[in-house]
Amino acid sequence: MEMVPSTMTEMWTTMGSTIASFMFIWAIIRQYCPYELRRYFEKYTHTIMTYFSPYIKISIHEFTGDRLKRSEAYVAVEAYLSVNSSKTAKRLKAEMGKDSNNLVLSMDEYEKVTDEFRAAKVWWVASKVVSATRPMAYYPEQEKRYYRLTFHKRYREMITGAYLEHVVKEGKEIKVRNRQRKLYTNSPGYKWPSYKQTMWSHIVFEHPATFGTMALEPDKKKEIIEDLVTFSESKEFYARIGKAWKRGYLLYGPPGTGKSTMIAAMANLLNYDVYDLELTAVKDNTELRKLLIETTSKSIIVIEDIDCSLDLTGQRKKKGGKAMADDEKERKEVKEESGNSKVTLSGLLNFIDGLWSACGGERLIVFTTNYVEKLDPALIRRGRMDKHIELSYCGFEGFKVLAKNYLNLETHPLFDAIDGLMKEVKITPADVAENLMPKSPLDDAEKCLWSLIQALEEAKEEAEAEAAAAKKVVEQSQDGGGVCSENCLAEKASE
Ligand SMILES: Nc1ncnc2c1ncn2[C@@H]1O[C@H](COP(=O)(O)OP(=O)(O)OP(=O)(O)O)[C@@H](O)[C@H]1O
Repeated sequence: MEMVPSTMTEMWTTMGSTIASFMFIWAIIRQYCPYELRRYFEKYTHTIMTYFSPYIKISIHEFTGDRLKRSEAYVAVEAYLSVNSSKTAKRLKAEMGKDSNNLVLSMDEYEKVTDEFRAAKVWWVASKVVSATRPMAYYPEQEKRYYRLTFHKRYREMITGAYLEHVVKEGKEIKVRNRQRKLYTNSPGYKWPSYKQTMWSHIVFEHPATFGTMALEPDKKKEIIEDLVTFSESKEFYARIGKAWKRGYLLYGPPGTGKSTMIAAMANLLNYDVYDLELTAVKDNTELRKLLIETTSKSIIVIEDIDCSLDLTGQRKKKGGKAMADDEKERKEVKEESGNSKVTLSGLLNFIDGLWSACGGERLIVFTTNYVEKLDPALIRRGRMDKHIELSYCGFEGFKVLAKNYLNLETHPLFDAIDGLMKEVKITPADVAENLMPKSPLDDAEKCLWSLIQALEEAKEEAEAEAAAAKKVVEQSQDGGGVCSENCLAEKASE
């Protein structure tokens, strides 16, 4: 039956005037009803509605309490939903994933997705609160992101127990699978960050070094790999003995023996991030602690050339005359290099094993140095630097690894000559590698091996000449009847 036009008009008029009256009354209430009374009214309306609603809501915020670190639960939920939401959500965000060749999807803001667990249905919403207050005028608005989980109250026990446990566990696993490993650095002159910015800047970590490609004696290599793997699998052990889950490595040896290469190999073996800490750019101990708090677990914190970073020299034997002057000069240079940094030895010791160092867990702290004897014994004692690894000159076994890497050679008639020369002269793996590198497309393996033999022979001649000069100095000093100290002999020989 067709509706009479006048009835329709009447209906619209009635509805219009009802809405207008309602808005008028609401405007009057807003104007004359005190703010406290309104808030009271809203609060109780909300409580009454919640009381009758059969649904429970749980919020998981990105930053909690201290605001220094993203909440682990939030990060895990984000990862969990990145996989589960990509099947159902209509609005997704895409980010570059592991190895820069796949995109990782996650649900966009205000998007809602449904999940099912043991026949119970739950809903997740990604949301945020934008606060108008800013800590400083030039800082952006603060956005507080959170996920809200909604479910029926009859599943309360199962969802707050088994389901959330399942979400966090799976989320963490997804995070490890998808994460691009990163190389972080604390850049010098970095401005003091707001609470959301981090003190570290990073790039994707793509160093190809592995223990397989490292020139190292096989036994030593095996021992280091076993030590690292045991550490990474010892979460329960560390918890049981009441120790923070971290381990210190001191890598020492002459330049070019593979200290940096080994750090990359460690990171690749354990799938850890690397934090390359430039100590000279750290203003003071407080800043050092903040940097530490911002590091994540499954990471290696590296301080390279620790002897040059700070004036951390230990107690030295009393030296006289020139040696003392040299020491002073060296300390001055170190101070100049470390700029305005006020990080102290005790600050650094605190960094390694103070209370804050326990946050995060599953971390390696690696120091490298060319001069282990210069370091304060307190800094490198066992318990702080648990494992001391000496990286030294290249032996024949190491050479064979490099020959396989660079020339794809496992054996060659020239190997014997190289073996013989390597027993007589010291050469670093970096120098061996440099000689084995083809210099032009026409260079074949044999030419590279000859280049190495030539370098070894030159080094041998140099060593012989130095030894002859030293011998001459000794003879001269004996003829002259003078007593010459070890330092004085070395000086004269180098002259
Ligand atoms: N043990 C090694 N195995 C394989 N390659 C090596 C090794 N040692 C050095 N190299 C090669 O030499 C180069 C320099 O090595 P690396 O930077 O690791 O030495 P380092 O000991 O850290 O030196 P420095 O003390 O000067 O920082 C590397 O790029 C690598 O190619």
